[in-house]
Amino acid sequence: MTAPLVAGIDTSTQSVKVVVRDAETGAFVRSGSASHPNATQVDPRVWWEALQVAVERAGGLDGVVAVSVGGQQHGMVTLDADGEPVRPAMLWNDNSSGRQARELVAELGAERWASETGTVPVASITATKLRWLAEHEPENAARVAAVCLPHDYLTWRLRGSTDIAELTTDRSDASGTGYFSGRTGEYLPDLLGHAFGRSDLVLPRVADIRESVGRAAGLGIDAIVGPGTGDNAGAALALGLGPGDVLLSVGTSGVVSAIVTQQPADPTGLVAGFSDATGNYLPLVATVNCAQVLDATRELLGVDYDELARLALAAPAGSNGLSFVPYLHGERTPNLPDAAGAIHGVTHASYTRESLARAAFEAIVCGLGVGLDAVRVLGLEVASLRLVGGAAKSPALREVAPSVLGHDIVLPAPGEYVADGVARQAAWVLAAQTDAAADLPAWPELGGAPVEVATAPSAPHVREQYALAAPLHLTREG
Ligand SMILES: Nc1ncnc2c1ncn2[C@@H]1O[C@H](COP(=O)(O)OP(=O)(O)O)[C@@H](O)[C@H]1O
Ligand SMILES: O=C(CO)[C@@H](O)[C@H](O)COP(=O)(O)O
Repeated sequence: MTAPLVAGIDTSTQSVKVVVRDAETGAFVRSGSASHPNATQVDPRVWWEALQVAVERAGGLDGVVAVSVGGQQHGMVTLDADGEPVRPAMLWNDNSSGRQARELVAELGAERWASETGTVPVASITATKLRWLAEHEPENAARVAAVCLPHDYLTWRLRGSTDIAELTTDRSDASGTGYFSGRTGEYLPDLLGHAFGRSDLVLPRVADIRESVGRAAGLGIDAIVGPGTGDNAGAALALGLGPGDVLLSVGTSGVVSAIVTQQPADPTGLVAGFSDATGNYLPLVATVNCAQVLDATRELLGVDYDELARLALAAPAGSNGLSFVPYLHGERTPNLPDAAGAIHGVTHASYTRESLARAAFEAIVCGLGVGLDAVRVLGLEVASLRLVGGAAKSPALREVAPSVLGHDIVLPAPGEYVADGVARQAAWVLAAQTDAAADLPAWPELGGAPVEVATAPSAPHVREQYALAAPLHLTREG
């Protein structure tokens, strides 16, 4: 008899990834992926089409009996009464609503946002996008009957539903909307109404952490569907983070996150107090300029990833004094949605391809360093650092990160940890069909190859140099 299989889907910023694993052991079976448009506003129907391609590339979902979806957080997906998108989804990295975020904080106070939702809104947070919509597109705003997140939309399509009353979400993703309390597990209609001007919207029902929310009729397979997660909570599920284990994710976003048992409330707004996918909390700091800084530098230099890494490693720590302030898309941490970046420290010695390549890596790691400092200030004792995400494949990042952060870094085998995490959730939901209190399956084989530890001589001068350079940037007209 063939073992039951489960699938995890990560609808991320740049692509969708599908991973199929053995439900009992977690052994890898097959995978596929497909690209998303390179934009910060995307028609959500395109994600559904990309998913079909990724499933085909994964060799189909035959044998899969449970599936869950994880996804980029915060994106505002607006649906009309018939379940059709009102406009393209505004993604987490669309900074248009920077002014609305500032206004929402000024109107209610950072303390209230932090204590009620765990998070002081920045442009990434869904509530600020709703405020932007109400102001800029009142006709579209009037047509909005339901608002949901990218993973909610795909879960709903996967179930073959067209009824907005059947939308579901989970606590981890709901906690990034700006109108949900992770502590009570309930929406906060007052905050939704305050942001959008009305609160009579259909919001996805927040499913239990191991609930089957339906069957995967939309994909034509006989499988149950789990509640899914926000992407960072999904990666935490895959890696089974323990106390003090800090996750560094280097995808489109640069993310520092960890699991704690009490909801953090940081009125400075640096640390978002999100929920995780098990009943705990996920303090998180995110930058919007991470792997794409490497892409832009690679394109400018006309090289591939291997050559970019070779160039970077040919320059010394500190890039001969060159500092790259990488605000290519504004920035979220620090909260500078209208900033444009800069390159400082240009001398004859530093104005080289090697220095520029290394400065790009150092810039994104310095961004993670700011996040790490912020979670430490909240009282987190850092026991270990794990590096995942697309750019973690780069040998340059594997050397620059421990050097700049002054800490060894655990390198799990390269993989799709968000998709793996939601596949593990799907196995959990499957187990809960026969034992309602089932534990998260152990999945000893997740991760495959043994982990490596990256070490490098500590280079504290890189962060010192970056800290002097970073405040020297321009602000674009918002
Ligand atoms: N070998 C590599 N070196 C550096 N960056 C890489 C490499 N391979 C992939 N990437 C980066 O990974 C990013 C995609 O990572 P991923 O975690 O899938 O992003 P997201 O989850 O935001 O869609 C791309 O921007 C790409 O630049
Ligand atoms: O906004 C956040 C977290 O708050 C981002 O982490 C998004 O969830 C996107 O993740 P990637 O696509 O960069 O992995």
